Amino acid sequence: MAHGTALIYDEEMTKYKLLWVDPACKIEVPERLSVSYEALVRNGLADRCVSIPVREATDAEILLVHSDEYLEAVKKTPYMTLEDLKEFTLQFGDVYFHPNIYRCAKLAAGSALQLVDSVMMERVRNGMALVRPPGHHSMRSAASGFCVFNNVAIAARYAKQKYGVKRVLIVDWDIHHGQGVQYCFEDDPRGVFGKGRIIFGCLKCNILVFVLFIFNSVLYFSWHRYEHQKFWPQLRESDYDSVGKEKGAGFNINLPWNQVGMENSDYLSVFCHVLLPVAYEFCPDLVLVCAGFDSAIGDPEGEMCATPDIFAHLTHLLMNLAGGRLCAVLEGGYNLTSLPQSVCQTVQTLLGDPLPQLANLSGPCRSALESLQCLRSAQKQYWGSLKHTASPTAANISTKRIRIAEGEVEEEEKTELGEEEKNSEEKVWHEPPKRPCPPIRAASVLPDDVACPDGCKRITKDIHPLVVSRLKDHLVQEAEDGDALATFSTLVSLVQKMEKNEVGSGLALVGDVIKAMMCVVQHVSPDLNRVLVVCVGNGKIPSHISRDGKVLVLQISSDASEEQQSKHYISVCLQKGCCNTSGFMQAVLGLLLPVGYEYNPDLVVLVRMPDSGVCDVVWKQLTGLLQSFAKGHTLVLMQEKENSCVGPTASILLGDPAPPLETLQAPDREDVDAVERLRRRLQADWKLLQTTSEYTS
Ligand SMILES: NCCCNCCCCCC(O)(O)C(F)(F)F
Ligand SMILES: [Zn+2]
Repeated sequence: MAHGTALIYDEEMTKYKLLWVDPACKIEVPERLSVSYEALVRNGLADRCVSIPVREATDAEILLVHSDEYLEAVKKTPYMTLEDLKEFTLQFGDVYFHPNIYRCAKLAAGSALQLVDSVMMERVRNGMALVRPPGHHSMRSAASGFCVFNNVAIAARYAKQKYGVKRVLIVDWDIHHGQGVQYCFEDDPRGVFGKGRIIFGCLKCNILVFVLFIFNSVLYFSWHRYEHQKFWPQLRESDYDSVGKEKGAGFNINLPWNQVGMENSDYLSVFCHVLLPVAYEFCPDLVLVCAGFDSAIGDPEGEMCATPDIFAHLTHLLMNLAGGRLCAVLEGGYNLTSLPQSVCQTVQTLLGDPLPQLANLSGPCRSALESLQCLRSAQKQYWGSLKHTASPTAANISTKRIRIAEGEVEEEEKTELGEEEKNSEEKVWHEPPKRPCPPIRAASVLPDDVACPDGCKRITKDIHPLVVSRLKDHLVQEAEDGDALATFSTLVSLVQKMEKNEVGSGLALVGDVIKAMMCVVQHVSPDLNRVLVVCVGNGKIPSHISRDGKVLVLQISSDASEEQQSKHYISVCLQKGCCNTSGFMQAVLGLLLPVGYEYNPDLVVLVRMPDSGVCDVVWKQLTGLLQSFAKGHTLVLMQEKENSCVGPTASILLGDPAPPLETLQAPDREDVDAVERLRRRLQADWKLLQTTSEYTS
């Protein structure tokens, strides 16, 4: 199991800048890189990383993506006069050259390759490359948007060629569309090793089996400011209906933001309702992130309102894929305050530190919902997890780009703010919270004959008089059973340690998981405002538990609970129960994550019901994803005889990545319908469950 986070940076990449007047390029300054690195040093994060040296990408590596003539032309720029450089620059858009930019562009691409090597050779688990110039706009034979070589596209091709990586997921959270990446892979997979769509027609039983074989492929996901094609680079092919070409169809996913001011809720909605379901189905072997931070609040280019701590969560959600193999490569980011904060949030998550709580998430805004719905319906034919998406009716989808093009609507004068007006609207946001690591990362309460996993701290059972007296009047029948009392009072004291952040998370083997859960829930201290209880498997949870909203119960099982559902008592019934991986993951990603984020609990209690049937990898994925909430304070309760689950659960609580699920088959129709029905019903209560705009007022 690889450990450690690589950090790749070299001050050489700060040694080029704009040498003439060009308003379009003046934001791309060397300080972007130096303030980011200095923040990592100042916050003690650089020292915790494995420092990997930069290197120059070779010609052969650059030629994985770029043409020979382009490379030869760029090679001449170090010897150009200022006039020649200006002249050379004119053939491209919104980019500038400098005598030292070729060297820096080779270092930037080489840094991405060093990162891929470190992760694929398992010298580290994941890592980040702080580079300049960025890459995602540069094309086969053209520089564009401050980019010279396409660092991440080269890294993807390199990983496939050198390590035989089959499936690479590229997530581009920069606020601009990485058209260079899209062009590079849009007809990927190439040639015979395509995403073979093999249709078996069995005439006799007239059953068409539509089997999607995903061999070798690169899946590119990008969200980007678009404003109905009004925002740079103003490309028609940046819209949601660019899904990839021929065999590459379904492997290009564009989420256009048609308004500015998008917030954390909008970003999380897109992750939960599009990116993560597709990414789990795709089952990548490696995740590359075009980590641009101009999508953060305060950035003059993005003009969005998502706060730097959102990147802690976006990173964590992606770390549960590909066995944690994640390479983040810096792209954009122009606000010299939110950029370093966002970089620190990202690196701190890569290092495994507890996540910050995201406060007052509401639902996605109407514009985001329209984009979300358009994208889901454009992609549903390619992805089982999206198959049952409602098709947008013209009524609730203003594909304004088309209507503008058809002259249907007068495009309102775009209130283009001049540079000075933009800056006059200074955005302010809270400094991201400290994310201290608790002295005990994971604690366990186990029967004496069960070994405590390495790294875990055993809490010896003892009777806490104060706690017992409070317990007694609740659990009368246990009063005589000393061992149960000891267990329960130890659990309550364990939760108290979590509240004080002395302990991160805990796991316990108990005689009766439901009683133990009830006891914990009833005895958490009053300043624990909200407890999320996730129950996996069949079993009766007393519904009075979720009384005043202080407790939210979400149960995933195979028996339709006769209990009436309520806002705080949600039971998901899967036909095949919890052993059906794709149905289970559909419920986790499309229901549990959005509701969990909106509820924002201070404690998570994960209950593995007896004979839940849930398989190990799914259990580990769920345990890993639940670390998103409550600063990682998760208490896992399992039945005494489930000793074999102790080790795997502990490894996740200690920060090990969950192993990748196999390529998910399309979820069963009934399960998707069940989740969809429940989502539709609950979205009135939980706004983050919305995926279509007809429900917004
Ligand atoms: N108001 C100035 C107009 C600027 N138009 C060009 C924007 C380029 C964005 C580059 C980037 O941020 O996407 C990268 F990640 F590549 F650096
Ligand atoms: Zn950008």
